[in-house]
Amino acid sequence: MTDARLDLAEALAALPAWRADDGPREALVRRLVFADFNAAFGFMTRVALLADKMDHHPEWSNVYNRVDVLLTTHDADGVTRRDVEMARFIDQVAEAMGAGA
Ligand SMILES: C[C@H](O)[C@H](O)[C@H]1CNC2=NC(N)=NC(=O)C2=N1
Repeated sequence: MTDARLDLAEALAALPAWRADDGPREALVRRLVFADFNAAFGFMTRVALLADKMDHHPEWSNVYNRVDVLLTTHDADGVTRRDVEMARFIDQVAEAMGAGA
């Protein structure tokens, strides 16, 4: 069953490092800046393992040391607890790897 869509403002209030995407979809976005490509790709590898386990995948792009992440749930047309869970994990990994914004 599809998770319920959460109120975006409420979800964002609990995730200070994230903001609402400017695009047409309700989505959480965060830019992360690492020391170098190696750290950025290491971060993506760790997140990819959880994404695979959760069957919930970030939309993201990487340029050298920068990773731009967008989280949304297609079936729910917005943000669900799965996006919030993923965002929290990303925050933990980013913190552990010394990422900036
Ligand atoms: C069929 C499969 O479970 C779905 O397409 C999943 C895969 N990964 C996903 N990832 C994200 N971020 N949102 C989704 O709605 C989504 N749906």
